[in-house]
Amino acid sequence: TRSTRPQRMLKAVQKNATKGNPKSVISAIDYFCKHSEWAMNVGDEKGSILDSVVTEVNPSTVLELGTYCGYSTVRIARLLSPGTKLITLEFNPANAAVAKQIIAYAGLQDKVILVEGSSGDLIPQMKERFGITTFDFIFLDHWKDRYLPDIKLFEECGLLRKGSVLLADNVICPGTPEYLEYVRKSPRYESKYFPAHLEYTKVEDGLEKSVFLG
Ligand SMILES: O=C(NCc1cccc(CNc2ccc3[nH]ncc3c2)c1)c1cc(-c2ccc(F)cc2)cc(O)c1O
Ligand SMILES: [Mg+2]
Repeated sequence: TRSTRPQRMLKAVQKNATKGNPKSVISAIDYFCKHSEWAMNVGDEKGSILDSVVTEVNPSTVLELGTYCGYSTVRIARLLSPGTKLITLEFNPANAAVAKQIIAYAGLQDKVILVEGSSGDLIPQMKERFGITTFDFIFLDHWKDRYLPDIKLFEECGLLRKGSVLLADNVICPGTPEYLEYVRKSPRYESKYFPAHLEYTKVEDGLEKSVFLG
């Protein structure tokens, strides 16, 4: 049967990247998406903004919602201090299987805990399953209609502390209007928009960085 796009992306990584070299894995995926097939990775332009926020926060506890093929997982994990792990949630088992292999090819498997399941089910389990008290950094890149219910879930589960940073992808395209309205209107968040473009295109998109004020 015909391969899937994530499987073809994995093949491109295995062919063009150097094992154990995260930068080469990132470049191989970006090349594949620019010259072979578009895919919904955060991409190089928004990825550079992601890098700068992760570097600024230098988080000890990290959660990613929406692993897909592991591109942003690799971008984040390569910047974490030794001993720090990131938890990434992926609903689609086929995506998770490819992501696991791409993360391992980058040599970052010891810095990543990939969990299969949905944010709505797993967020309430973070404390008991992973011994998390609060998250320093959260990257939202999953189903766009889940951003708002999930930020409310983080509040209800006491998973945010003064200074916790949430960075949301695709707030313009496909768009997350209810989430944007919430974080920009709420007195409990300090929000900032980083303009960019939809990965590998000229279409307007951007990232919203929201700091929880406690
Ligand atoms: O929709 C998007 N991404 C989310 C997504 C999408 C599909 C499957 C999953 C399955 N993974 C999943 C689901 C639910 C979950 N709950 N907890 C974890 C978890 C994990 C996730 C997206 C779309 C576009 C886009 C497409 C087309 C176009 F024209 C313009 C833009 C660009 C992006 O950058 C995007 O990020
Ligand atoms: Mg995205």
